[in-house]
Amino acid sequence: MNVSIVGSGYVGTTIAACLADLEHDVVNIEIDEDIVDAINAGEAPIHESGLEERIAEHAGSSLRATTNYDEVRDTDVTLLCLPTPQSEDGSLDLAPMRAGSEMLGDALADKDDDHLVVVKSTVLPGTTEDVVAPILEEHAGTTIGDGIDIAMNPEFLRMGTAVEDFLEPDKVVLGAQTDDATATLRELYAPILEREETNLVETDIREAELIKYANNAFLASKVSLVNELGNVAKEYGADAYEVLEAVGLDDRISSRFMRSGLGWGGSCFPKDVAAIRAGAREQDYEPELLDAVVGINDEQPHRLVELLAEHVSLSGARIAVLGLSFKPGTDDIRKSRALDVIESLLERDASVVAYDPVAVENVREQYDFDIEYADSAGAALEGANGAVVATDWSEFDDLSFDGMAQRVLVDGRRIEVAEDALEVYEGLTW
Ligand SMILES: NC(=O)c1ccc[n+]([C@@H]2O[C@H](COP(=O)([O-])OP(=O)(O)OC[C@H]3O[C@@H](n4cnc5c(N)ncnc54)[C@H](O)[C@@H]3O)[C@@H](O)[C@H]2O)c1
Ligand SMILES: O=c1ccn([C@@H]2O[C@H](COP(=O)(O)OP(=O)(O)O[C@H]3O[C@H](CO)[C@@H](O)[C@H](O)[C@H]3O)[C@@H](O)[C@H]2O)c(=O)[nH]1
Repeated sequence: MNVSIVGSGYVGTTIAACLADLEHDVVNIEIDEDIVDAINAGEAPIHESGLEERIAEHAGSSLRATTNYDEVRDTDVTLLCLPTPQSEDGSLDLAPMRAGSEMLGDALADKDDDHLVVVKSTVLPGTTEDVVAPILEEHAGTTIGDGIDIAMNPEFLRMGTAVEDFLEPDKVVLGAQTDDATATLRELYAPILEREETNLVETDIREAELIKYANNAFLASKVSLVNELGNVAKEYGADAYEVLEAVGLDDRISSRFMRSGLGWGGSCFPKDVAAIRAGAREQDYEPELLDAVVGINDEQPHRLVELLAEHVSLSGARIAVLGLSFKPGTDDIRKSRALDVIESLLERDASVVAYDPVAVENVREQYDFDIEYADSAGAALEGANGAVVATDWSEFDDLSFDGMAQRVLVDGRRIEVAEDALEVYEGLTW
């Protein structure tokens, strides 16, 4: 199929490369020329396992990128992978969705044959039908059902394992109003749907939109619950990991998403939980549990710094922060817990030296922290009076602490540590 993807960020780029892999002909429509140039040069604009080689293989043949929306006319289906950020008040900011839908509608005004527009971005119930569809109708000069059809197909991939998650998902959710739209999406995802492990959910648009938020709200709540239990375990001098490993043996609970520590960050959980809370309030429902889920999450970085302060006098101390990305396997630093840890350390007049295998450049560009950056974990630890682990990169397993001035490590992520090599080793929840 000929597929256009509007927005070529973490999701749009990954999906484009994967759909090219599935033998579709794909064009990315993106306003950032650097991203367009990177894809056309066969390079990945982001760090994601398995992406670089796929882009290198398909660029110039079945995968290309452009800033020109007119190219959507040569495609059968457009996937909207535009950002849906959080406004200052926590609500969903639909400005990029509106702008992209306007440009897409303008381009489709001159298209003769049928076209399916699929919202893949995470949007609150009603957005596809009440916001995107009317804009498309106005700008394309037609009505939905008359040449243009619309569907909602949320995406569940995770950063760090995005390619694998997209190609081997637990489920594919198709929200559509017509059989034609569903049939087109089934064809688009045929090789993925043929897998025995892929569950296919066909539903209405509104349910598809809400499934995505419910999914993320559930997972974020699970991690916050695990963190609350972890904090309680720490007070009792018990190891939360041992406790929750046993709890996870109950099929109804499952052992996944049971890692307690610094909490959840990233581009999705924080903004999606904020959006569903704001949306619920708009519907006159007080989401008290989700409020608490965020409250617990916000506290974890401070708890980590407090724990460190029990062993190191922070003012003037040199503190190594290991890990900057919001999770391992990605250079994405959006709402990374490491950033809260750094802010909290700086507030207490510590001198921070940070290291991350891939995310240093992003932090340098986006934050003007008065901190040092090291080229390796070993270099960050050299001369440090204390260290914290903010991201569980596997290269932090079995670190050497020989160069530290004070061998104190507070671990927010439960890495593999030779505790004997340290004077003090404290886990945040164990
Ligand atoms: N990142 C994830 O892990 C993930 C997973 C599932 C779903 N989602 C959802 O997918 C959507 C996209 O997320 P993302 O992380 O890829 O965002 P992103 O910010 O990384 O990428 C969005 C891209 O869209 C481009 N863009 C903005 N306005 C545009 C326009 N008018 N026309 C063309 N391009 C435009 C931006 O330049 C950017 O490259 C969001 O709704 C997000 O919630 C994200
Ligand atoms: O047991 C756990 C699991 C995760 N996390 C943290 O939770 C955050 C999110 O992790 P993860 O869900 O693996 O990464 P994301 O890429 O943010 O993926 C989530 O958000 C995406 C965007 O909506 C969805 O598509 C995915 O299904 C959903 O898992 C990270 O900070 C992790 O460190 C924990 O603290 N403990």
